[in-house]
Amino acid sequence: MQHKFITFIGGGNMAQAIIFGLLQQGYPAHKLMVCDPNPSRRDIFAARGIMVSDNNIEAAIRAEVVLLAVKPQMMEAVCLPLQAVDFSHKLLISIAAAISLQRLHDLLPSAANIVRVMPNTPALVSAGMSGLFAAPSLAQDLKDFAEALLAAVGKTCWLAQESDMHKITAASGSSPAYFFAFMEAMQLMLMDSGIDENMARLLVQQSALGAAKMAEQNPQISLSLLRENVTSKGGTTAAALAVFNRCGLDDMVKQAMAACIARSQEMEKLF
Ligand SMILES: NC(=O)C1=CN([C@@H]2O[C@H](COP(=O)(O)OP(=O)(O)OC[C@H]3O[C@@H](n4cnc5c(N)ncnc54)[C@H](OP(=O)(O)O)[C@@H]3O)[C@@H](O)[C@H]2O)C=CC1
Ligand SMILES: O=C(O)[C@@H]1CCC=N1
Repeated sequence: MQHKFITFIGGGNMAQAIIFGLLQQGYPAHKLMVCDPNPSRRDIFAARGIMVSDNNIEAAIRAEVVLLAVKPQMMEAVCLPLQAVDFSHKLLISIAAAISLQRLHDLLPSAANIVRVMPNTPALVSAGMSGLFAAPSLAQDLKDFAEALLAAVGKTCWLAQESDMHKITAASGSSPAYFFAFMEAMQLMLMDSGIDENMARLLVQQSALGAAKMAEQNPQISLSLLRENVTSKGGTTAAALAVFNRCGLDDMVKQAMAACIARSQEMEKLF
């Protein structure tokens, strides 16, 4: 992939996951810059040979690609001073949840080339999942660059319509947290039953990893069949799954994802 000069505005959790993932894939540190007001955040990137700054305007001016990685509620305060920068020949990538293309155009009127991305933190270990959206008028080479950037740290998909970004947020951006919560609950139960914390974690994380790998490596087998293959009639798994069914797991997951989508839609109006 091309190695354009990228300035990240915001050096928090998600920026770190993408940047460290990119470094692992050989993206040159001297082509990356991170702007964050927090010195301890800047130190994390400087330690990896990445240029750091607390001056968003200067850092944006020197970039070919500016990647906005601040919280949605900070977006307006961050963008208004950036209006001093001419974005007309730069690629602007926003990973912020719920901030629409129209809102980005309003906040940075000189930005002609914008891609919205919804990534997730497994980018850190090259196992990210990102949804991308851009206006149909965006030049193909810029779309290709944005896709290659995220493809370097995981898998990607382009959305046909921007409104689907809310669903992508529920499906990938937020979803690692659902799986962590599930693993936490399993670990807790094991610890309550007397299993040592580290062993409980190993048992849970290795089983989660194995299940995800089996799903990935057997695309021709439905998730239902993968589940059934574990479930002996009248056996132990069936006993566990019966509890999930009784407690309404499907409905709970549906409600949780719907809440995520609703919050994203609400935040789109707020910020
Ligand atoms: N975390 C995730 O899993 C995902 C996050 N996202 C999106 O990524 C974006 C960032 O999220 P996340 O990394 O979790 O958030 P963080 O709070 O971890 O990171 C945001 C960073 O921006 C810094 N910041 C605050 N003000 C400025 C400023 N004026 N200029 C530059 N940097 C500033 C913050 O510093 P300080 O803390 O000192 O305020 C913080 O270090 C959000 O919009 C979120 O929706 C998308 C997908 C997944
Ligand atoms: O929780 C959030 O709002 C962000 C967006 C997706 C993941 N984290």
